[in-house]
Amino acid sequence: MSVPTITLNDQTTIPQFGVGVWQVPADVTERVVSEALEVGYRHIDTAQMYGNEAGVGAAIKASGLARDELYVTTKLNNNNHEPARAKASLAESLDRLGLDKVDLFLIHWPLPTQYDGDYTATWQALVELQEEGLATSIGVSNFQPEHLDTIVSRTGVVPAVNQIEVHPYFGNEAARAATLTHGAFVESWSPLGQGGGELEDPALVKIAADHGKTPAQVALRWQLERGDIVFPKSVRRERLEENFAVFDFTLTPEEVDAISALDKGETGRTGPNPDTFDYIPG
Ligand SMILES: NC(=O)C1=CN([C@@H]2O[C@H](COP(=O)(O)OP(=O)(O)OC[C@H]3O[C@@H](n4cnc5c(N)ncnc54)[C@H](OP(=O)(O)O)[C@@H]3O)[C@@H](O)[C@H]2O)C=CC1
Ligand SMILES: O=C(O)C(=O)[C@@H](O)[C@H](O)C(=O)CO
Repeated sequence: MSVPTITLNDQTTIPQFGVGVWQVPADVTERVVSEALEVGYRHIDTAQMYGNEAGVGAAIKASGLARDELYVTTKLNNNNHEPARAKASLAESLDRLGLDKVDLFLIHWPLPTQYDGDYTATWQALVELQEEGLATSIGVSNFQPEHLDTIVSRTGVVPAVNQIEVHPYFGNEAARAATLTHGAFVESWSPLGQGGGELEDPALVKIAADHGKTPAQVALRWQLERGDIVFPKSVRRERLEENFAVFDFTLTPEEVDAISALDKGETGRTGPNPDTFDYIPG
């Protein structure tokens, strides 16, 4: 089983599949990421907000893997948007991760900021961080179509990715379409719908039974076949293994369409709506 790579709009490559570590407690992160690396994962999605970058760094160090075998993403916290702070915060992240550069640095949320600026100034700071070699690729997260239009029209720089909520009950199709239209890739967050009831949806259960797979594996496979980048989270080794075992089967176009049709629109969201989310850490 091998994980496909995708070539981004900056001509760098990213493994299409990885592991996410939101809500992985700091004191178990090294164990979880170490187990993921043992299973075969090479792409790790963390964030300043998650408070577990140091655990990710410890697992990377303990793995003995060469740096170019790994793909590490972190994200700018909502209280770090001011450009000088954004730059200082990436230096702090690199220190916690034990790395000289991240592979991908994202603006986590398109928030109004605590300083007299906006997320376009923040985006320009990320452009400079990429030019300085501290982030190989740069992108955004939770950007709605109008947020994407704003940064692209004002800076001329298209993000490599837009990381947005996507799972069978929430296709997020407008944001997804805008991302692809700009020439960026979609990274699907909460690809399992946070492990909720949709994994018991009869359509998913039937398709899974037809393939001898689990509903979670089918949900992940659906996203891979739609071309998105995916990183489910689990703190359990058996689920890390289950989620990784999605490269030995394919869905038919009809099955992909049937899963896409499960979209419940806004009622399918599990996380905050970027139009109203305004959390700034204290
Ligand atoms: N940019 C953003 O704003 C956001 C980014 N993300 C990123 O996306 C990643 C994934 O999203 P996340 O919200 O964690 O949720 P996921 O959709 O990956 O679901 C994780 C939940 O599902 C459970 N689970 C994992 N595997 C299985 C399985 N095979 N069968 C049944 N249940 C399972 C987990 O429990 P257990 O751990 O007990 O196995 C956990 O409760 C995050 O970790 C983070 O990296 C997420 C949210 C927002
Ligand atoms: O996981 C993330 O990346 C998030 O941004 C979420 O934690 C988000 O902040 C949230 O769901 C808050 O309830």
